[in-house]
Amino acid sequence: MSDDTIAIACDHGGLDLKELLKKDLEARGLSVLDLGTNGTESVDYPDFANAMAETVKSGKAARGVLICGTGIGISIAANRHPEIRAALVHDAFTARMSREHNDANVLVLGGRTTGPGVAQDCLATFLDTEFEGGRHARRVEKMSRPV
Ligand SMILES: O=C(CO)[C@H](O)[C@H](O)COP(=O)(O)O
Repeated sequence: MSDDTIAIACDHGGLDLKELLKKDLEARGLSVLDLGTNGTESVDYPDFANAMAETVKSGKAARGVLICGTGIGISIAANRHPEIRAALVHDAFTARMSREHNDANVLVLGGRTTGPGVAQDCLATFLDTEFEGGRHARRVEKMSRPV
């Protein structure tokens, strides 16, 4: 598992934001695994959420970023995989909480709902914030159990 590798994927509603955030990731010296989509044609967000889940499960990347129009569908799809804790965030506060309290391993953003500057803040906060553990570890462990 490489902490220096981060996967990123989107549907057509998140393409512009993906390209912007890729540059931020590369500027940090991270190795970026781009799982698509790479064009403006209409695609189905569950396909990209599933590709992200497989990438994280296989250890090719420890963390990921997913983007669709609102972030809602792609987070629902990603969270069907027990290994994924995908957090749809809207600002730096929710991005920070997603790491400190939820140990999120996938950041989710809406390309049609979150502006580029706020999205860049969310990404930076997600990358720079550690999981707090403690009482939160107990809750994360409960979320990992089969239902
Ligand atoms: O946000 C999304 C899912 O939550 C999708 O990006 C959105 O539903 C795509 O819509 P359209 O096919 O009309 O571009």
